[in-house]
Amino acid sequence: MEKTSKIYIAGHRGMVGSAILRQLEANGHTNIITRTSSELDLRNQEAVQEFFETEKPDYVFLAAAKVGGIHANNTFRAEFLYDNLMIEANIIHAAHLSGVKKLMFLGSSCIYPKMAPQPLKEEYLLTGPLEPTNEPYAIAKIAGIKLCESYRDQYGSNFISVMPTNLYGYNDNYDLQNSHVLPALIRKIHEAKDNGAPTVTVWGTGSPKREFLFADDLAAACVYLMDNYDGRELVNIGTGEDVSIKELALLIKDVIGYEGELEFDTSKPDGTPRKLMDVSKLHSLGFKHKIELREGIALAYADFKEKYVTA
Ligand SMILES: NC(=O)C1=CN([C@@H]2O[C@H](COP(=O)(O)OP(=O)(O)OC[C@H]3O[C@@H](n4cnc5c(N)ncnc54)[C@H](OP(=O)(O)O)[C@@H]3O)[C@@H](O)[C@H]2O)C=CC1
Ligand SMILES: C[C@H]1O[C@H](OP(=O)(O)OP(=O)(O)OC[C@H]2O[C@@H](n3cnc4c(=O)[nH]c(N)nc43)[C@H](O)[C@@H]2O)[C@@H](O)[C@@H](O)C1=O
Repeated sequence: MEKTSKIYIAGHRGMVGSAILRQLEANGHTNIITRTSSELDLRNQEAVQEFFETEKPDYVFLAAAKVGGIHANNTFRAEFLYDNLMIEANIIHAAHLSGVKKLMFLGSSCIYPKMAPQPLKEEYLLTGPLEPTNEPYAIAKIAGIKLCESYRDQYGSNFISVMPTNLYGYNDNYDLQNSHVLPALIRKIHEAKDNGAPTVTVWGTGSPKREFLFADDLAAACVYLMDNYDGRELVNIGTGEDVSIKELALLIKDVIGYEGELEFDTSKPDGTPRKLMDVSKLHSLGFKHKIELREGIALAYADFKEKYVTA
């Protein structure tokens, strides 16, 4: 990407989109276009095509989506399938029609089969049944991958797909019902410490394992791959290490300095037992993450306090 290339970030206000915006601006890019969902509802095909015909971006980061944790995915199943199918189909088709030079689609590690061997290699896609709690979202993401592959096959489009692991960082979602585990535990443990509550409830058994990548590391990987990868195959983006939910909760408890106890609500689903990604392809392409989990939790906690905690 040239410094003056016209770059569209779909979802620029989100945790990932805002990190990609920060990364591009830090790299000296000056021609970045953005739209909020109220300015441009990406589920509206006509509006999306009009936007692309008018703006004609050279590069597109497709980071807009209906996103949430295990409870949100399992509750709003139709929205997670419909919104994400419409957003990706509209953007990918409009990018083709308007002659976009290159597009990056963001999938997710939940596209891989529930019981696939670990660590998950890119070629394990579609080799087994998915995790039921987020199957609609995963199907939409797999469709996005297949759209990029098919437009490349039929039209020669340079559309690439990357598969981020579980993410956290600045501008995360701290809604206790719809967020992912890491921000939810930061908020719950902070509030328990603040209120002097003796216990904090953790959903599930605490035994599932998850891999967590700081969103600014993901953004750096996305910008790097937009400049250095033109392949048809998926690229997993992660740290290559995972922790159990219980270990995560104890780590957050330690960072925040909460003395109370953790209790596990096994009426809540565990979801996928493990989804550690094989990141050897990412490393062979020349990228490795920088921010380790404890440091990242401290950064995310500082952001949470700055944004959500009144002095
Ligand atoms: N968070 C995570 O743990 C992971 C996320 N990902 C993927 O990364 C990408 C970004 O996720 P994340 O940043 O966490 O998500 P956020 O929820 O933080 O941001 C999503 C963005 O999508 C935009 N958006 C949603 N629906 C519409 C719509 N109908 N029209 C226009 N814009 C819309 C929102 O725009 P606005 O703010 O203007 O409403 C928002 O900025 C997604 O593709 C997600 O699937 C992958 C793996 C893990
Ligand atoms: C990125 C990925 O994220 C989603 O998958 P997930 O990783 O299962 O989502 P999660 O972060 O919400 O949960 C991880 C684990 O953590 C446990 N857990 C404990 N306590 C809380 C808690 O308080 N909140 C939440 N949300 N989970 C909790 C929870 O029970 C589960 O065992 C996909 O839907 C999909 O969006 C996707 O691709």
